[in-house]
Amino acid sequence: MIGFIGAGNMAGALARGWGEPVLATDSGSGRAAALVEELGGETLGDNAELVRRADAVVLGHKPYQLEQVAAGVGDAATGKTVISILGGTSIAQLQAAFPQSTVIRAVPNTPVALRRGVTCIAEGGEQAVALFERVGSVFVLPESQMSVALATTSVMPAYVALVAEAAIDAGVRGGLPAARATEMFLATLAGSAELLIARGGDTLTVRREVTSPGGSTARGLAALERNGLRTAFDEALQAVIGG
Ligand SMILES: NC(=O)C1=CN([C@@H]2O[C@H](COP(=O)(O)OP(=O)(O)OC[C@H]3O[C@@H](n4cnc5c(N)ncnc54)[C@H](O)[C@@H]3O)[C@@H](O)[C@H]2O)C=CC1
Ligand SMILES: O=C(O)[C@@H]1CCC=N1
Repeated sequence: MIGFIGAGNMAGALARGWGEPVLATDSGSGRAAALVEELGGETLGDNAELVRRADAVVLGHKPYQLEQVAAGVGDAATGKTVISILGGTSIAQLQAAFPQSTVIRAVPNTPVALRRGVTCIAEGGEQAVALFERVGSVFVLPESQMSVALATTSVMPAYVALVAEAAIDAGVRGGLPAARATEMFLATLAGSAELLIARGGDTLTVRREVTSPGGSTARGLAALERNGLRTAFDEALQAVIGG
């Protein structure tokens, strides 16, 4: 069984995507018990026991808790595979915390819960590729690219939710009922993503196919550019990787 130290949002999404019984701990929140209730397995009161009993361990707590968690696990981690999903935490930091373990650095996103996630794995962690492929697409990257990976994939469900909110609110201001605007936008979002994929990621072609010279789309795109859409994404990336 996979053991989850921390059974919060991201660990829970992975566990639901994998869809198998788990071993899980939390810090008293009750979320480990809720996850076990849903998927089967066992809640444990002690991270060392969890590590001893798990086939592989996923670190699903917050990054700043690494040293405290590793100290609690101690020698139980000897010879174990420890998969970290901790944002901004290097392989060197993980290896220092778990010197007797095989450590793997992975950056997933929450759509893994639906098996439509993206997980980036730092080079050296290839043994975890098959596991994460069960819950979506996997990209193996040099470790130097992992922060940018997090800033473009892990955070993206939240960005897309914000973009959706903004577009739906604009539709409501234009006179659409909110529920109808939501349904229409989400269908458009899904279809547009499929179209971009079908066009092999050729964003310019997709834009040109929609944009009549001097027409409505050209006016809308110009307004988005004037209001700093590209700068907003660029600054968001800098904000994320800057910590
Ligand atoms: N939420 C997301 O979309 C993503 C999160 N991550 C990473 O996943 C990790 C968890 O983030 P979230 O799930 O969002 O946070 P969360 O707050 O939902 O979950 C963290 C969990 O860790 C547990 N915990 C704290 N101390 C513990 C301890 N000593 N022993 C066992 N469990 C303990 C807490 O009870 C909590 O349930 C973070 O390191 C974050 O950087 C990475 C990619 C995406
Ligand atoms: O917000 C966070 O810190 C985490 C890391 C990426 C997504 N959620």
